[in-house]
Amino acid sequence: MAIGDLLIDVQQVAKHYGEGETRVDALREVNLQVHAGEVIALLGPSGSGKTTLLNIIGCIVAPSTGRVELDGEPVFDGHWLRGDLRKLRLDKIGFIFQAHNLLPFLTAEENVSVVLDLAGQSQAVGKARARELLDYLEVGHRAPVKPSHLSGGEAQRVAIARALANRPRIILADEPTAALDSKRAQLVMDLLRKLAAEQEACIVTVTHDEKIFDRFDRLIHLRDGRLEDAGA
Ligand SMILES: Nc1ncnc2c1ncn2[C@@H]1O[C@H](COP(=O)(O)OP(=O)(O)OP(=O)(O)O)[C@@H](O)[C@H]1O
Repeated sequence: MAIGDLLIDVQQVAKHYGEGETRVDALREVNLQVHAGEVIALLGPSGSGKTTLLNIIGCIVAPSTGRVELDGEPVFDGHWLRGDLRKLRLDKIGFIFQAHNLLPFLTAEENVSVVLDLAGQSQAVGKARARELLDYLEVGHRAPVKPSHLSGGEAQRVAIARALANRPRIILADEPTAALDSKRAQLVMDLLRKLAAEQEACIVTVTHDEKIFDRFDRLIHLRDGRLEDAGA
């Protein structure tokens, strides 16, 4: 695969929680580069630092030390370099969590268009984009339905549509297939791979789901806050 733009550049990032006797070193001098088109998995035992690393890339958790660049823009260097982190996340990052993260009182379409409302787009633009994405993900016919009436696979596609609404090039997913059977899990992963290729995005997924390991370009193992292997 041709290497695309460098979208995630994590340099010498460490993170500890607490101090003194209660100090936990969640990440120790982690370096990670992810390019456009790549779909990678973060693996490792419970407590190894996967969620912390995902949340640092997602600008939700501040590193203790190190540098982070996203899509060519330095965003953290000892401190956040942008005042408005919410806007930074809206501009650059799409988050896919497990399907139950959809807002229950909104329809499938509204769950997607709400992201564009937050970004200041008109309702008409939000609605059109939501329709386009739901159609692309083959759940357009479910647009008027509330999440409680969607199947697990449909709800996950809506969650993916929502993550993509703002055309982010960095897509972060936390256990995106945990609630799906093997066939659905592989379909979701194939869809994510297609999206990464077509939209020149990268996808970083925390997963324990062995049935999808063959769908990743790289499996990155964390142990005690260190990357064990960043190879293919
Ligand atoms: N907000 C916090 N305050 C204190 N300690 C934390 C906090 N968040 C995480 N930790 C600790 O940091 C370490 C790494 O946690 P993290 O959630 O990143 O691991 P993980 O690999 O995602 O685990 P899991 O697979 O169980 O979700 C753990 O020891 C955890 O207890």
